[in-house]
Amino acid sequence: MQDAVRIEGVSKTFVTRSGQVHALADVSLTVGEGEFVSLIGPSGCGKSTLMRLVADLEQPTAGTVEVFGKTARKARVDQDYGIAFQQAGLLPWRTVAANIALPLEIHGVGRRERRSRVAELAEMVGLSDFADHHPDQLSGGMQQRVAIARALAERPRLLLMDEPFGALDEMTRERMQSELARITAETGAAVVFVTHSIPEAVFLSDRVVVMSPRPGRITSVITTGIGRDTARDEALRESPAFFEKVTEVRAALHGAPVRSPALEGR
Ligand SMILES: Nc1ncnc2c1ncn2[C@@H]1O[C@H](COP(=O)(O)OP(=O)(O)OP(=O)(O)O)[C@@H](O)[C@H]1O
Repeated sequence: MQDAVRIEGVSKTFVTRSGQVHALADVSLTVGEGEFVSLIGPSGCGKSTLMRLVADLEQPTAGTVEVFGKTARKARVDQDYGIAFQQAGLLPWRTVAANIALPLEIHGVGRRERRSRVAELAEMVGLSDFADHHPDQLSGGMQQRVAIARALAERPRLLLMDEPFGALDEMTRERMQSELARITAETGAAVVFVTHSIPEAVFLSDRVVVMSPRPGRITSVITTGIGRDTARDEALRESPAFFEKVTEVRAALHGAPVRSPALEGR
């Protein structure tokens, strides 16, 4: 089996007008094929930066990033993954179906194949009845589901998701989590998922990666055992095994060493 993502000894320093910002320091992380890994940590600890390095939207100052054994650049060019970020990023003038079809269109997939794939995806995210609607006719949760369908259009073996449910109310958010768990189980895609929510990270993940305040480092990696030992269903949210893991992640998060503000930016 080939790893989906391999990050080795990665550091990232931004040079700004007011000096250097050490966003990440010596981060190493491997995400296996089909594995769901969440990144959690205080605001500004470099979660989005790490994601952007994997997506080749930033270059590391030191270290290497590989996606399915390729450089991050090659994987981006080959479109080896789907991306869903906090803002759904839909094109307002296109219908739901046309938004989902966009990556297929760009890659020259024929009309007939496109149509059947879009129908399949719309059904997968429960939006078959809304295929002809425009984004402004949908709720935030529905828009996010369109974004997920679009990210899945080309059957990527990897999804990069940066706080995709951050803007949703709690009920919609839990529903979306269940749907994402079902979809990834169905497709076998690996996922790297950034969140601020401990229960969300525990519910979805095989492993939860806890990061320290800036410069971001990995301070703990917690294996949930969920999905393997327990199904990701509504009963899980009430189960002792779930609470146990939530407590473990919370302790790891709060136990992360806090740097004094005087050291910030060094
Ligand atoms: N392009 C940039 N130029 C300068 N500094 C940047 C740039 N991008 C990020 N940073 C800085 O790097 C640090 C990490 O930012 P990043 O957005 O990765 O954190 P995060 O953990 O995703 O935060 P949040 O949880 O608030 O979304 C922050 O101090 C941020 O200000």
